[in-house]
Amino acid sequence: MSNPILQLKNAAIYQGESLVLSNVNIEINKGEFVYLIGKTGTGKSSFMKTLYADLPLTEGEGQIVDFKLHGLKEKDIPFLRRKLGVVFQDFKLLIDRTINDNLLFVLKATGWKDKEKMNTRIEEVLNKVGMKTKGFKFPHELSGGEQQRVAIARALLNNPELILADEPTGNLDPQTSVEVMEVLQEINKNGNTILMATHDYALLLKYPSKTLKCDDNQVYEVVQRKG
Ligand SMILES: Nc1ncnc2c1ncn2[C@@H]1O[C@H](COP(=O)(O)OP(=O)(O)OP(=O)(O)O)[C@@H](O)[C@H]1O
Repeated sequence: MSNPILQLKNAAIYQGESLVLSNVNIEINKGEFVYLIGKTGTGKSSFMKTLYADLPLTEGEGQIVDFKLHGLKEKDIPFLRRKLGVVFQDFKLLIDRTINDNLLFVLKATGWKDKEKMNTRIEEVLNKVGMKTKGFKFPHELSGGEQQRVAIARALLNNPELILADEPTGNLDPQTSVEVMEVLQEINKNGNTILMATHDYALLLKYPSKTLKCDDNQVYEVVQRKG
C-alpha cells in the first residue's frame, strides 16, 4: 500500500518570475530511495529548494511530511525543516568548531537541552556514518568524503522523516562518492526515505532505484533499463 511522504499535484516551480518546472505530479513513499536527475539548469536544485521551503510553492499543491507546501507560513518553516534532513554538495559545516560542536550547535538550535542526551545522540549519528572517532577534529582536518559523512550525520540528528540530498557526491572523487553512497544506502535500509539529486550516472548504474528526471520544464519518472 502506498504511503506518500511527499506528494506534488499540478505544481509549478518558479525562480522569481521564471517558470522552471510545470505540471509536476510526483509521489514518494516512505522507505523509498529516489534519484532526481537531469542536465545542469533543468531545475533539480529549484525542485529541492521548494521541498525545504527555500522557494515558495505558489502554484499547485504540495504535501511533505505532514506539511502543506502551498500557503506554508514563514513561522512553520523551521518545524518543517526539523522533519527533513538536508545534505548539500558543499557540506556546509561550520569551520570554526569541531565536528562534535557542529552537531551540538544543531541540537541546541532545535531545542535539545540535556547535555548527556545530546552527547549520546551525537555519538549515535557519528557511529552511523563511521565517524565515531573523529568528533574532536575540525572540518579542515577531514577529507571531503569524511566531511560529507559528517554532514549526513548532522542531517540524521533529529530522526528526519525524509532526507533531501542535493548533489551530495558532486565534490567527491568516484571512489569517495561510492563510500558516501554506501552510507546513504545503509541509512535507507534502516528505514530512512531519501531523495537524492545527482548527475552521477555511475552511481545510478551501481545502485539502481526509482528515478525522477527533470527535462524540458517537466519532472517525470524514468524506467531504468536492466542489464
Ligand atoms: N537564484 C536564482 N534566481 C534566478 N534564477 C535562478 C536562480 N537559481 C537558479 N535559477 C535558474 O533556474 C533554472 C534551474 O536552475 P537549478 O539550479 O534549479 O538547476 P539544476 O538542475 O539544479 O542545475 P545544476 O545541476 O547546475 O545544479 C536555471 O535556468 C537557473 O538559471
